[in-house]
Amino acid sequence: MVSKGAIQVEGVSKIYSNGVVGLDNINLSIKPGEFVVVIGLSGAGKSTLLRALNRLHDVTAGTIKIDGDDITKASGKKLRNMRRNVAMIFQNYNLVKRSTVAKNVLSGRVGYYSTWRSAFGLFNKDDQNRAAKSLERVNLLDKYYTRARDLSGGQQQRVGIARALMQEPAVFLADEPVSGLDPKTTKLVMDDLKRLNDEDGLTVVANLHSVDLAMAYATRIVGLKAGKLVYDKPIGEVQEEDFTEIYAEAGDKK
Ligand SMILES: Nc1ncnc2c1ncn2[C@@H]1O[C@H](COP(=O)(O)OP(=O)(O)OP(=O)(O)O)[C@@H](O)[C@H]1O
Repeated sequence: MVSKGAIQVEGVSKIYSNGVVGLDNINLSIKPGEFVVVIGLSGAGKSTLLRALNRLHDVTAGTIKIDGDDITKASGKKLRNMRRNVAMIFQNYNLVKRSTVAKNVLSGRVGYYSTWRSAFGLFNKDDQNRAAKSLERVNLLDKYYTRARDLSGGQQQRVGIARALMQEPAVFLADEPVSGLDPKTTKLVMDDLKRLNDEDGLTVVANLHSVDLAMAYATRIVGLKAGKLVYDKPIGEVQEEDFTEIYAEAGDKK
């Protein structure tokens, strides 16, 4: 089996149109199957990094290769194909609340359909079966016909995971996937991510605010501060005191 899901970030900077530096010369190499947690203060650039990895926004400089292909330069069909490979879940779940769980999950498949077919919701039987399987993997098959708005936050996030799985991705990005969830629900969502990482070998890159969660789930922790990569260690080498520096404000005394 060829391992997929390698990410190579080289010299990546992102300067927003208002002049704010989101990322400052990031170099990062992630191997297939790693579970990387990105930590840092609010505004450090965590979301900016994730959004660059699937080209939700463009970078100002540098290259980002996914399995050797540069996503920052890709366009048209090539970009579409690359994006299928990089799934993402969001802090606010991004579901269509009035639609059923099934429709939300099926929408994860649009990258495989022509625009008009997906616009009319003409998903084939294989994909309907695939949607059921994806929901089964997050233990929500019984919610197939439920409207998304009638689910709890944790359930909505797990529908988000099932939807992302429909892409059959090699890379799974999670942008603060558990903020606002209670500890028990947080564990369910994080366990789902860990299971996909273990069973499917998906490369996971997750932004988290909790150091405890990072320690519990990551195989590697990366720290950002003011757009710079200031920390990068495999979990076995991480020391609790390392976090003091990552979370120190600019004006803090050492
Ligand atoms: N669309 C935008 N336009 C201008 N500046 C932005 C934009 N998005 C983010 N920024 C700025 O870029 C910097 C990095 O933001 P980013 O959202 O990546 O940080 P973060 O580490 O994810 O923070 P949080 O933990 O609060 O989500 C911040 O200074 C932020 O204000």
